[in-house]
Amino acid sequence: MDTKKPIITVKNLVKKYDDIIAVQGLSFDVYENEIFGLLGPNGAGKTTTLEIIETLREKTSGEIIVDGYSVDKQAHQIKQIIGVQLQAAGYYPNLNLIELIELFAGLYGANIKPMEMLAKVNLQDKAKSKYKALSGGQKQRFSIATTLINEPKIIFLDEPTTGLDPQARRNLWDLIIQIRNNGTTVVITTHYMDEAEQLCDRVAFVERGQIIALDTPDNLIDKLVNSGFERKKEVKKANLEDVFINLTGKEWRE
Ligand SMILES: Nc1ncnc2c1ncn2[C@@H]1O[C@H](COP(=O)(O)OP(=O)(O)OP(=O)(O)O)[C@@H](O)[C@H]1O
Repeated sequence: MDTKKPIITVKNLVKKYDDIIAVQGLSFDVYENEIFGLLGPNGAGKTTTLEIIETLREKTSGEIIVDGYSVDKQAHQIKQIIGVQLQAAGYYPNLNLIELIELFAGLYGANIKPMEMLAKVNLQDKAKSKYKALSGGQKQRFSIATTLINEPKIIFLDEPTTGLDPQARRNLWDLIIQIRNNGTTVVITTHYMDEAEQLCDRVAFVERGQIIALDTPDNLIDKLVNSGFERKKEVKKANLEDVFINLTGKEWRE
């Protein structure tokens, strides 16, 4: 990361659902061209925060600026520069992958070559397949391809690797890193700490709608270690996931 220019600024974000306060005064910046992770337990307010930044959900109060645009007054401009994963229900069952990409490109008015989009996520071979015929990893890669159709400055990925096997997860990490290296800012939520450690330039821990820590994974780990923390058991040189990958290989499987 060369630059530390904020591309998203969230100030004192509050979201109330009737009597539940889901987000209680969150403030953070996401820097241009980083992979920023929102981590935290179920119900902490991560998805709510993402959806408000994506202009898909109303906030109760607070201020959000995305690439210079305010969510209050310039939601339309924000929608044009972001990429959001659709729920699977949005993929019309009778269309194949090429047709789905063409459909989304038409909706965005984007002039892209569908095969090139599929190649970006290594799904050229599945161009004529229907979405429901894809494996879990392929579905996630397709869904990430759809976020890239409008050549967005920022993409938002909500738990993109949940339910995937170790190879598929690692392949998806490579893809996400490649997207960041091509100049796109990535905001991601995950429950996997190994994933956050490998993938994210910085992470924010959200707990009960508040940020309780925000830094690079290395700094957060160093801070814990410097406070005297020690793991109970000696760290093994490999873990069971390493065994899995070593036995079954790293190549694209599905
Ligand atoms: N549409 C809604 N109506 C009412 N309450 C909601 C709604 N959406 C979320 N909530 C509540 O807001 C809180 C935060 O939910 P949110 O989905 O943002 O958390 P999360 O951190 O994304 O959780 P997870 O890790 O499980 O996805 C939870 O208490 C949830 O029950």
